[in-house]
Amino acid sequence: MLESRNLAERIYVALDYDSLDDALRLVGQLGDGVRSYKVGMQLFYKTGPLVLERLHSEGCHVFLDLKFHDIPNTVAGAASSATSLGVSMINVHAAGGFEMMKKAKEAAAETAQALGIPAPLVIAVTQLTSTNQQMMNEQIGIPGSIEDAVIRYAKLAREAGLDGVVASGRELRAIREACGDQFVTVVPGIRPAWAAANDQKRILTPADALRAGAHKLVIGRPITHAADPREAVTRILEEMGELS
Ligand SMILES: O=C(O)c1cc(=O)[nH]c(=O)n1[C@@H]1O[C@H](COP(=O)(O)O)[C@@H](O)[C@H]1O
Repeated sequence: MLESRNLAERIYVALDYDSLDDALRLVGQLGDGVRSYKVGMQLFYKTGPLVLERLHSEGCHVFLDLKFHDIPNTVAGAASSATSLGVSMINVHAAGGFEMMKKAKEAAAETAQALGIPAPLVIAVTQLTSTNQQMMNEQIGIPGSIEDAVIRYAKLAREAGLDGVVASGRELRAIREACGDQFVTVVPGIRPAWAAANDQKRILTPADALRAGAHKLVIGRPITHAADPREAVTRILEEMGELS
């Protein structure tokens, strides 16, 4: 059976705040229970690297979620700059294509080597968990099933040398079949039965996502908007533990 500590290591709590104080207050509240955090655009564009320095000084791992999507040269530069901040994981949009992803991975590896620091995992966002089948087909104009689109993105990311993908829990089995067990899956759109879906469309409970083979879960509002965030983490870990 997985120990609770190991289960906690599989959660990235999304710090979607616009102030450093609010973010650090939550980190303080969660204490040793959670040591991995996701910093996204809202917080990073407000605080810059300061939030990363503060999280690293507390011994936390950081997934810097800036979802790069631009021409290969620009994304390579962004990946290099992000790597120099010492984060554990960065992401790009798979829709940016093979060359963009390959250059991002190479730039991260080269910069890490030059600085003598561990290279971050570089992963690709497939189809956002806030989209459903109809939105993808009719608004965005991608034909076919979401699963097929996600698998196409995942295979392209793997061919480009990336370490894994961000996807909803619903596509995990197909991703594993297409890309193997070692290809990292990072899964947002996590909603315990007691939490609101908000703007997420392709959701799974924490336990179901683990059962489907998720390596890491990204969880924001079910924890950050809970009346008692620490209790929310405990409930989620209990739910995750029940499947082992
Ligand atoms: O790349 C991501 O992290 C991401 C990809 C995706 O497809 N869906 C998604 O929700 N995310 C992020 O995961 C987090 C989910 O937050 P909650 O919906 O509050 O749990 C947010 O910070 C999103 O930016």
